[in-house]
Amino acid sequence: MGGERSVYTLAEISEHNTSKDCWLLIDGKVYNVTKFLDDHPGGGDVLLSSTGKDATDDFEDVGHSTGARAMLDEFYVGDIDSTTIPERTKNIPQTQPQNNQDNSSGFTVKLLQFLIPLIIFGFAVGIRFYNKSI
Ligand code: HEM
Repeated sequence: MGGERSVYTLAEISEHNTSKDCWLLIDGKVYNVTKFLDDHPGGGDVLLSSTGKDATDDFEDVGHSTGARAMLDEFYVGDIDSTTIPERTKNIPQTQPQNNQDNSSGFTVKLLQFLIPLIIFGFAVGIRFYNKSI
């Protein structure tokens, strides 16, 4: 090959964040996946949501096959300017409700799980004694 190696800053890479022009940063390498958006088995939207940041973790978390990894070469356009390498950011699904910060409801459930059978047992014994005494 021997073509020129382009080096891009994170800001430059981040500008390519649309369905008409989409670049990804994976393992310090820059990939132009615009033509792949429609063909990506995981959909174009996930690729677009990984633009403008280090998409390495997003790419790795999916457990892409070696076939998928081999495809990377096809889209390679250059490297990131190492002084602008961002922190890796993951696509973390927001499953944790923000307002559920105390653990007290979990404790109440456990307490009830313990107390309710005890109360039922207490009633049964009580009724038995009551029946005997009359
Ligand atoms: C240039 C980068 C990428 C290439 C060449 C690529 C290629 C592929 C290929 C070939 C598959 C099919 C399964 C496999 O062979 O592993 C796949 C699946 C998938 N990819 Fe990617 N991918 C890229 C980037 C990403 C990124 C950044 C994400 C996440 C944000 C992602 C999310 C997924 C998901 C969720 C699937 C699973 C789809 C399914 O099985 O329903 N991919 N990708």
